[in-house]
Amino acid sequence: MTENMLDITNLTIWVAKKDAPKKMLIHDIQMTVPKGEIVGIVGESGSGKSITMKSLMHILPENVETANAGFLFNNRPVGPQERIPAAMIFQDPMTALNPLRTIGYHLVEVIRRSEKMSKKEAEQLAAAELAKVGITMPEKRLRQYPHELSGGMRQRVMIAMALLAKPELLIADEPTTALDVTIQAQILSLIRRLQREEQLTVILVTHDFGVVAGMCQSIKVMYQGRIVEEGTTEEIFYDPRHDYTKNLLKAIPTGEKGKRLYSLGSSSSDSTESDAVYTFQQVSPTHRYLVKQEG
Ligand SMILES: Nc1ncnc2c1ncn2[C@@H]1O[C@H](COP(=O)(O)OP(=O)(O)OP(=O)(O)O)[C@@H](O)[C@H]1O
Repeated sequence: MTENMLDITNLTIWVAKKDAPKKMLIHDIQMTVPKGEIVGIVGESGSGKSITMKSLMHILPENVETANAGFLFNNRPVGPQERIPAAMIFQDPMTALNPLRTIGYHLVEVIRRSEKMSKKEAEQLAAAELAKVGITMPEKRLRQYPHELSGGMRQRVMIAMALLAKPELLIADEPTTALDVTIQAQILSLIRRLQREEQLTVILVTHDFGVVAGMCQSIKVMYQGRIVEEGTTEEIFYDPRHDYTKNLLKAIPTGEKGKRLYSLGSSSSDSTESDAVYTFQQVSPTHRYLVKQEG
């Protein structure tokens, strides 16, 4: 039987608003992530993918609160502020890298946070990690500043930094969205290789179905703060049931970020919408989709 690395039950996330009722961003999500798999979370901009992932890492913005956010990591309950062995990489490495510090500084910082070693030893380890993620002339790169590297190279640096934290789970949030197609393919293939070599579990967050196709064993489709459909990659691609999934699939060749592809005619903040009752329709043991209850 497949073991789950992550088991999320009843995750609800609200944003507090000045002089206005709280707005629900995430509606009672349940999600499991099997150990050793690459799981895709797909949905257009604003569907709640990032905020769900940030809640796992306890890096939610201050104006946001969670309710009933109990989750299991390797079958063990995780405390409200407990850190799980997970690392997250983001769309834009520049936001995570200090432009005034060298690449080496960033990597050595991460290494020395968890291990006692000299600067020289840490630099050797950093160079080895850069080589592992496909960066040539790693010793030279250590002395360079973020702006001296290309976008793809910077994303490789972010992946190296993430790996230095020795995660069991890697959350990649739109890791290739800012990159051109060739580089995108290289970064995805790097993530796939590392997943195998390091026996990582990976959550790949994207708005683009084209990205998850060759990467993921299973897919969860998010829309307006809910998972509206989930299944194996084959089930989602060849037998989509929810209208939103069907529309996203139709849009694959363009997959334009931010483009509204489907609408229920109201946003997630609409009280009528949040009061509506949804239930899952099971298609197979692994495939289900959300249905709105009428009446
Ligand atoms: N700190 C915040 N305050 C208010 N609203 C927020 C905050 N963070 C996120 N939101 C809102 O929550 C919703 C989900 O945002 P989230 O960033 O998770 O979406 P996403 O699916 O990851 O999209 P993107 O790819 O654009 O990041 C959006 O409507 C967003 O405007």
